[in-house]
Amino acid sequence: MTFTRVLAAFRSPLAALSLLWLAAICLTSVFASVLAPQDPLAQDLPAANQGPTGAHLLGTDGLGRDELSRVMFGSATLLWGAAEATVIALLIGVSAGLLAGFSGKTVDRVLLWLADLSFALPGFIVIVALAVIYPRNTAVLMGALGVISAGGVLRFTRNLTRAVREELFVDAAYTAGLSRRRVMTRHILPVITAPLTVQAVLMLSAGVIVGASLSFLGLGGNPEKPSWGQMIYEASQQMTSDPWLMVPSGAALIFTVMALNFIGGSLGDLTPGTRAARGTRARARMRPVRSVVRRPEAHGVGAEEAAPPQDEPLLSVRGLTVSFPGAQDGGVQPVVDGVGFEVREGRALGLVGESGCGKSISVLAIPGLVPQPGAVTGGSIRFAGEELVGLGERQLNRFRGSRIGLISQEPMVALDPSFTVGSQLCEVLAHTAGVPRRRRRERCLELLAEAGIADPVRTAASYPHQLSGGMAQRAAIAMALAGSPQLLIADEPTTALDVTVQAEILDLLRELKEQRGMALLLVTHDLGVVADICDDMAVMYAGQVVEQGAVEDVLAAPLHPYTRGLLASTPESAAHTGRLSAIAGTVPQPKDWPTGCRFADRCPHAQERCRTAPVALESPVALKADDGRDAARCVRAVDLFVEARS
Ligand SMILES: Nc1ncnc2c1ncn2[C@@H]1O[C@H](COP(=O)(O)OP(=O)(O)OP(=O)(O)O)[C@@H](O)[C@H]1O
Repeated sequence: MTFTRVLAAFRSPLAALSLLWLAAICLTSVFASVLAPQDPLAQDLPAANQGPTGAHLLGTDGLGRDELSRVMFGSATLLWGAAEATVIALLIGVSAGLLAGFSGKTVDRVLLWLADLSFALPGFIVIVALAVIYPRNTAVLMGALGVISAGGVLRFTRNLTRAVREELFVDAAYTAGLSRRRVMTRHILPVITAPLTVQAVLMLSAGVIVGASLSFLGLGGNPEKPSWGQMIYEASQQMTSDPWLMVPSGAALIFTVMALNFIGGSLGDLTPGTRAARGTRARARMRPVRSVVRRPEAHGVGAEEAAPPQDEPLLSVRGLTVSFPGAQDGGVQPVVDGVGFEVREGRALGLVGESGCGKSISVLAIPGLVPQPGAVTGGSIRFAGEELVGLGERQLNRFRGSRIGLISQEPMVALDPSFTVGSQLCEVLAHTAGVPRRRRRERCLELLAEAGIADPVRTAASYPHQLSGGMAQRAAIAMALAGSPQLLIADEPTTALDVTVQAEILDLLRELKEQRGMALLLVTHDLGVVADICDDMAVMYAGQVVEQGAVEDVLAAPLHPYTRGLLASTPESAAHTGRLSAIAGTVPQPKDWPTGCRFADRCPHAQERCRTAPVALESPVALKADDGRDAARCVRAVDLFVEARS
């Protein structure tokens, strides 16, 4: 919420009036001794119970004390008491809420239980009971109110944090290698500050009411000092004989509470909320999670090595299994099942397949960003000779951004709407690439230019909403490049863009790969894109790789009926054959995966033996001499290969 936007909130007369009233009351509470026309305790019995006069603008009470002066002095106890309760509630509630929002299940549950406990407590009765032990001790009583109210703030902050945490710009910040603390202070706190401010104002209002009620009951406030609640009590004793007496303190209390509520409402209208809350499609919850698998030796993938062997690929994924909690029996359901592929330095691997095959989950597992509550439950991910499965967040941060960059299909939501592109890029440069302050701006403009942005200065000064989709994706690519990663993972980077921009972004990725010698792992539905950019490809179906090999080999003579089906359904193939075919049926859900070949139900070549036992991914021996690289998960691979070549 910028200052200009806050000002805009008070354009309506009611909100402006409320703000003026509150400012006046606050000033009076601080400078009452200077501003009040008379001593609030000075008695003038002959002038008792007068209505407004020239000498006493708001009249006098039963002891002839000036009502205006008493109202002015009376605001202090009430406002400062309410402020004390609010500050305590915010301090406890916000810190515990952030902790709950960021922690795992156990801490979250314990903190929510404590919050629920505070809700269950009859707050006012507890405070009244405390007043017996600490009679008229406003500091203690309002402090207790703060502690009791902290539960609400805790829950509110925790829910907000969880909602913001699911935004892609937060995931992007993690991917860029920013620490959890940094993400919290830089990306989460600013977003939740606005709704918390509204809460705080409404809590102040509630604090004023509770404070006044305590004084009314004779439980709070120093009887020697005027307070609104006490004045209302005294006025209530003379209600029938002298009704005017209720007006000064009653009106002051009502106007103050109304003003606070109006201000809270006006600020609330300005609060944008998270994009998730506004219903923008927040994609998968990509929160770093600790994989449940131990170091590789624990599941027999191989011992950790100090340095990669010379011929080891930059990225080697073996037997990767990712699971989510099962729907019924409390078990886990794999959604990625023993996936393996590799990416060599300077090469591009295309991961293709229909929606729901497990492409995104497989690549998100690499930098440890599997959406919760999913987890890596098997396999190995070796990057530059180091095993990533089983690493904690701090260790994974050494890879994110600086060695492994990630760009997603929704660039707009991958950028934090609260900051300019330049400021986000400089942040990544500072924290991931360690670029010194004086070099950051220059480097930021260089990166934007490298990402093909014609006017880097202007783009750096723009907020994400001021950019087109293509520009936002270029900015996101610049951010992914900031740490000079060895591997760039691009998860359907052009899906959300229109066709001409798609081609530009793909050209850019190809150029960057060639110029930087960077390895590229590209997730896509589009075989044309794979043919255009990639050197190697892996085809995924129902959580498994069903075929892999060099792009030209696979596309020239696919070994798996699924790859054939995908090829036949491309527009290029339709132009060639004169008809656009589609693969009948849909990808089965993980819970419905059959024992045998998972594609059998949609396969025109399926035989009985396809359905009886799992089919392995292997290079058909008969083809080794001819095409040793390709591997397919099909019992008829050789027949199909021969058929395709004939
Ligand atoms: N948060 C989640 N909770 C439970 N299951 C999930 C979750 N995210 C993904 N899945 C499941 O994992 C499987 C693989 O999803 P994934 O997003 O990796 O597929 P994809 O091939 O990348 O599809 P798309 O191209 O649509 O992104 C799907 O069956 C999906 O239902």
